[in-house]
Amino acid sequence: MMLHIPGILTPDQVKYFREKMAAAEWVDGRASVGAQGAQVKQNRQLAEGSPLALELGNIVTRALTANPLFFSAVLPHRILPPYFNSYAGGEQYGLHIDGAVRVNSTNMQSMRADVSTTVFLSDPDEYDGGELTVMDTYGAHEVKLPAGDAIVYPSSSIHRVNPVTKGERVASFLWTQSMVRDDWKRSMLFDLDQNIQKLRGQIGDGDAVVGLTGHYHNLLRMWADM
Ligand SMILES: O=C(O)CCC(=O)C(=O)O
Ligand SMILES: [Fe+2]
Repeated sequence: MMLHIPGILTPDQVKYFREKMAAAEWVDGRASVGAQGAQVKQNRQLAEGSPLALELGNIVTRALTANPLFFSAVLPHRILPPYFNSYAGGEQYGLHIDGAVRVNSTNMQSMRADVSTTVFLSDPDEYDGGELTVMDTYGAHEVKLPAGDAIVYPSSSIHRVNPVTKGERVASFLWTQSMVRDDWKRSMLFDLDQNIQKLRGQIGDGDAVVGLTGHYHNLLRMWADM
């Protein structure tokens, strides 16, 4: 499932990020990728574990975990400290798949990457190209969102970032291990949860809504692993 989550960061937070990032040192983006990805990746990143990446990353993680849509769609168990990237002057990241297992450099804990997230930090009118293009059985989906908005998509999908031919595209990106590893089960739980919320708004907490809430939790009990 792909989901657009608006307003993860406020305009003031985006402004703060952009100021800090404009003054930061950048490293070759190939530092954080395997052999296949390195052949197609051309961008720059804040160094993994640098004080600025950790400071801004904490803000992103807190904003995501406090967001009810992110929680419902991703069911996060472990979140890797967010990364920050920049593409300009024709830079791109060709077709690739995100690695299945990542190590959290702050505590050396391994985790499975189930869900990939990009939080856009540039507005679409600041650059040409740079669409995040995610492939699934329904075709190719091009994503280019306002600054502060996020897209989540299964880490099992092949994807790319198109060349940025004008301006600069900066973003934060991260991986989450979900309590529910299977994308289809996660999207069924999301669908059920969202419809229960809608029903609660329409008819309140009657017997049927309590029963459906019980059903949601019993499915989660059956499928969650931690
Ligand atoms: O910049 C993005 O939106 C995604 C980057 C990406 O796919 C990656 O670093 O693996
Ligand atoms: Fe990727």
